[in-house]
Amino acid sequence: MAQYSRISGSVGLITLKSPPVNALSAVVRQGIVDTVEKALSDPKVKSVVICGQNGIFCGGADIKEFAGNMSGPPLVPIIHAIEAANKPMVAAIEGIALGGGLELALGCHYRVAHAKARLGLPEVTLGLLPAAGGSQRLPRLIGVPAALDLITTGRHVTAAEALQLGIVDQVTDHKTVDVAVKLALSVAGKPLDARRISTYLCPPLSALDPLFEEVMQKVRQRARGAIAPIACVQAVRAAAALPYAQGMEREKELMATLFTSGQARALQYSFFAQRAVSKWSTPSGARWDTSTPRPVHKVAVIGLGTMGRGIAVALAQAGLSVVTVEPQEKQLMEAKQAVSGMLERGAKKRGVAPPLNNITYNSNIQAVADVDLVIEAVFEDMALKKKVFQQLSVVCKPGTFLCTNTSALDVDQLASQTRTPELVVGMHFFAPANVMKLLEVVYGPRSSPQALATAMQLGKKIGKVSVAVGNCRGFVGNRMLKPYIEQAFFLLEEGATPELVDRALEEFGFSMGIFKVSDLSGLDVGWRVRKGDGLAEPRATGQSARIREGRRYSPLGDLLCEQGRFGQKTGRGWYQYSKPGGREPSSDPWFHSFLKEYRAKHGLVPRAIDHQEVLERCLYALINEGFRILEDGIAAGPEDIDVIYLFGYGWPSYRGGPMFYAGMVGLPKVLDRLEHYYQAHPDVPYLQPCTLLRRLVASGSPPVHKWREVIKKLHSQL
Ligand SMILES: CC/C=C\CC(=O)SCCNC(=O)CCNC(=O)[C@H](O)C(C)(C)COP(=O)(O)OP(=O)(O)OC[C@H]1O[C@@H](n2cnc3c(N)ncnc32)[C@H](O)[C@@H]1OP(=O)(O)O
Repeated sequence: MAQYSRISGSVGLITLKSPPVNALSAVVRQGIVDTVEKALSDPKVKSVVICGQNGIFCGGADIKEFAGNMSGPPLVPIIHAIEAANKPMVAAIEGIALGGGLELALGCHYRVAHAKARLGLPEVTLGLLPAAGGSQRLPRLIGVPAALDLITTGRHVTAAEALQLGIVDQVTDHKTVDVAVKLALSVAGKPLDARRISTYLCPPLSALDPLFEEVMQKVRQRARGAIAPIACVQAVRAAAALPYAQGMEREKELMATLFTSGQARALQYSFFAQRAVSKWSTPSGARWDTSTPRPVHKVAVIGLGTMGRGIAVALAQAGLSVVTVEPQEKQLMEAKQAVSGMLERGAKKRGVAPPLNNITYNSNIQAVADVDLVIEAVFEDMALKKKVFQQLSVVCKPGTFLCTNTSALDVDQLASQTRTPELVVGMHFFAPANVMKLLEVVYGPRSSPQALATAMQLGKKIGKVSVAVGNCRGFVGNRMLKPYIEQAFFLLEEGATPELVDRALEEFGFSMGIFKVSDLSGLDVGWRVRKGDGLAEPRATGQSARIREGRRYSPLGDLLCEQGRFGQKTGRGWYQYSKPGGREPSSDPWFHSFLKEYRAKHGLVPRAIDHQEVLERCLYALINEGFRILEDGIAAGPEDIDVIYLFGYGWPSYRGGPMFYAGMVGLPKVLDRLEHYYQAHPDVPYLQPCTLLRRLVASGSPPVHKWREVIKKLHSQL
């Protein structure tokens, strides 16, 4: 709703009231229509201030409404009426003015912002464009280049930057509404024509066409298949080229295409999925709202390899006190230098002082005696990690949470090395840990709700999107990756090339195909794991070389490793590079003839494989494992899996994550294709459709937000 009052004798005050962010729901829009009418028809009112309750101006359109039939008055005519008003309208911006919220403010004649406010047009992140006049007014106000930057990235700006750009007229440290009322009193009765942004021409620019071409090219590259950023450029171009009314028509037209697109649905799903994962629950009944985290001020990081360094940086940047331990003096000194460099570069980017003093460097594990929480990040070796946990159990003060950064190992085995298994959880960071947003927080069967809640809270504090997951080999992300990689290997055996597989995946929207990723992260990583599992041992030639434990196995990755081809670091892998450490992959004739010989040796007759088969085999196998994870209760819901893939594995955001994507493709189709491929490859268990997928299809393939009900039923029957 919107509340109306008259203050200081002649100022009408309209307050948006719709917690938590005063989104422009149908009720709020109707409230604005009613209160604006009241203010304009009251002869005692000479000017009007619009603000939001609880220190928040407005978070934009109510995103929840997009999924249903929109009702209530539309926003565009409301903003037109405000701009056309014959009394000065002043926006008092506290907290945030985002999307429709900023568009509402741009319809006002004046804007005052609190110094701590943030403003932006983030519609592009929801698969939309600012279609309440934002794409037409912003370039007229601040010029085409700055508007393009804000609208195509959706980034928020501070009040100071907004002032510098000319988005707001005034920034204040005092009570924003008081300052806005003062301004409203001072401008009452003054002419308004020059304050109506829709009447402006965009500030002139020479070479407008080349500018748009250059921007479009950049945006296309960055968007990798996303349609909203392209539409944003087209809308701003209309602002630059057309009169306002025609520009608005173009804005409407472009929005209509975006609004009904699958991409917008996916991005809006992902917005709510991100928020849903913070409301975690476990099969044993622990929940986010009944578990109290303990405050964490001092954290230890054990092991200063690549992961440990990134974790230490992320913690220090969030203002935590960090105690690092690396037993070898030489490695410790090298790490100190590297970490300091990372902190300095990060601080320079943010324009702050580097938090160098937040970190201490130690070679003795006794240094962690008084920390609140430890993150073990030593080499991925169970025996070594067990030893560290035994030591921690002795050294740490009672009550210290003990976390491991393992990416796949059994968290419960580590917990059993300590006297306090209830205080042990996994905190699986993704490399580079100071950059990547994802954190899998892994609870074992004995982890206490408080330990889980504390790790989740710490994740949030350091800016991570944290997802609580159960304990199993590879947890959620890496467990699903296994069938995906396996299919890619099989496709090579059957006739595909790394180039073909990668192209198909990149056209789907991944920034890098699986073989390029493998070269980047190092083929030896998977080789070590397979060797540990007793899989990667050289076998006899013939069929037995391609069967392990009764299932199909491809030794291709092992064979490359035996040749010392570890990927980028050795200059050779699935591709070749100009030198060891080179970054630019190019097709490798050696690999192609090796593959040819390999196929001949194993009696494999290559066949033509198209992009569709690559996508279906790789992605549906991954999705099938996602369903198994839900079936096993390792992830609480599809949102958890999707958020993990969006933030940790480069899944294209406009496809909403693998489980949402399965729903978009249609669960019956996914089931049908898996059945087809399983029939063709009965020695590949990952292709066998799992029970939950069958159950969902049998229940009429409900939309993704209804899957939890089917999962619950399935669990109750097991
Ligand atoms: C013609 C079309 C016109 C206009 C188009 C638009 O305006 S599209 C919408 C543009 N606005 C946005 O994209 C803002 C989205 N929201 C955010 O970025 C953040 O929520 C925000 C506002 C910066 C606040 O962040 P914070 O971390 O403080 O809180 P959180 O994100 O957890 O949000 C709190 C709850 O508010 C719900 N919510 C936020 N924004 C909206 C919204 N625009 N519509 C509906 N609901 C919104 C969010 O889901 C959280 O709900 P909860 O139930 O507590 O999980």
